[in-house]
Amino acid sequence: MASNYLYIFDNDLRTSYLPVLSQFIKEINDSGHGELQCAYLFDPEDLKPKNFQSALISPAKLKLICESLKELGQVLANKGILLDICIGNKSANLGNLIKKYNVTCLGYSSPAGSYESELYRNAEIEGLTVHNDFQTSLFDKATLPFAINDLPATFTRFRKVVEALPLDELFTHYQKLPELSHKTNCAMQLLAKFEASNLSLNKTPAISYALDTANKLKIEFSGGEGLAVHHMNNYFSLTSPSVYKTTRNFLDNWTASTKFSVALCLGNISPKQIWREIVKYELKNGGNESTYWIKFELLWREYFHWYAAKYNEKLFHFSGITQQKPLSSFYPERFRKWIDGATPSHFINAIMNQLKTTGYISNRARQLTASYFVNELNIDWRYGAAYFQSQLIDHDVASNWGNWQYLAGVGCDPRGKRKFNIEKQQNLYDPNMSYINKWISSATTLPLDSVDYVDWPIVNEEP
Ligand SMILES: Cc1cc2nc3c(=O)[nH]c(=O)nc-3n(C[C@H](O)[C@H](O)[C@H](O)COP(=O)(O)OP(=O)(O)OC[C@H]3O[C@@H](n4cnc5c(N)ncnc54)[C@H](O)[C@@H]3O)c2cc1C
Repeated sequence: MASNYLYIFDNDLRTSYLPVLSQFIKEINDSGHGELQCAYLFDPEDLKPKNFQSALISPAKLKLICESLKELGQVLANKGILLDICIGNKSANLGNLIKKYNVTCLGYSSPAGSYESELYRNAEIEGLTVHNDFQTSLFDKATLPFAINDLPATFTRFRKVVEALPLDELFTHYQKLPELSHKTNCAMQLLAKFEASNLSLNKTPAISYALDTANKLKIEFSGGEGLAVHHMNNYFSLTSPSVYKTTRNFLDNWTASTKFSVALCLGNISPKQIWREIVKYELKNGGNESTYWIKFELLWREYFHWYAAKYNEKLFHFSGITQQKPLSSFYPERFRKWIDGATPSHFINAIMNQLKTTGYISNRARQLTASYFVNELNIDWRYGAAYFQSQLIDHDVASNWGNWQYLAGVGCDPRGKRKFNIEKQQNLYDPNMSYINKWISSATTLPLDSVDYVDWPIVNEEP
């Protein structure tokens, strides 16, 4: 009996470095028969505020997803493969697709987050042959040197284990998607079907509203595999990788850091592709501490990926992966002032304004505003993480929630809570206040609280 294959795209919106989809094509080519469909599932409910008062996805990230899908659908149609975009409840849509295409083999990239994995736990996929693997990380099932539950307790221990392996060899094999040897569908018809499903995406009111909102922002990134590869090649044609370690903490400078996080979270590129380019750059220009440090940061991303896969729901627990609840609470007024850039700190306000306006802030800016949230505002860290999730153009569940836990002292940091001295950091990274002046928030800077701890109004005693 011929097999009917269904591949679900998610945060792997590209056509190279996709072993699961490549395997499906190989099986069809080897057997000489079988049908292949691809789909992308999107639930507009994810645009509405949910847990901790925040949405699961930002309008800015949605815009980049739409751009990525547009390119992907066209490239796949030319390869004889349909990309069907399904809007609505993901579990129901997956069930419908399985019936519609009489699917016998289901494939997808294994998600690290527990919410994302739920889809495949809930969907009625019994009786199907399921093929999945980790396609958004450096390691996959076959190369990961330990069982997920044996992930080392700290990043340093993890790094030492993996750096003992021949990483440059492991991650540098180029993986191109094979061509279907017998194309049963005409590219033009597939393109027309894809365009129709893409149109329904844009016509969904919640989605078009979010896209309108995104168009009003100052987004410096675009989605799509082609542009992502172009950006990566361009970065490695500069001298920036050789000074990365000395510039990566700058607050607002395009080439100071790689800006790969956006393409990585959409899956427009695989971290393996980046690793491969670093190795090529090192061979050509010589490696140094900075080129090593890009790999070092990719290993942080990798660590948080497996950390999310290991700890599942604990990624969102108040006490994180520790047994101890932090001594913080939820203060709605402080939370609102942090979001609006109306705290007593101009520096923090500027960061929050940049985040709201562009969907992107540097790593140091993320650390500072998260530290302020946890240490000065004393708010439950999960509200901060959820707000980042609803705004960041590069939101990645493992990196975001893992970093927040780390800063809040409930994650993988053996040293406990991290507190940055905001004034000192401002003097270090914005001594002439150019960043503050650029991103200064229009909101009025206000005292943190308008009532005291017994709910009495705090009177401003100044004349
Ligand atoms: C509170 C907080 C929340 C964060 N949320 C996210 C998020 O949602 N998505 C996300 O991709 N990164 C997140 N990060 C990590 C980091 O800030 C961003 O990856 C980085 O700023 C993106 O810019 P870049 O690509 O130029 O990074 P570069 O400095 O050029 O780093 C290269 C790559 O290494 C990885 N990387 C760098 N730093 C980290 C880190 N601390 N943790 C994990 N991976 C890292 C990223 O994939 C990045 O693209 C967060 C950090 C903090 C402190």
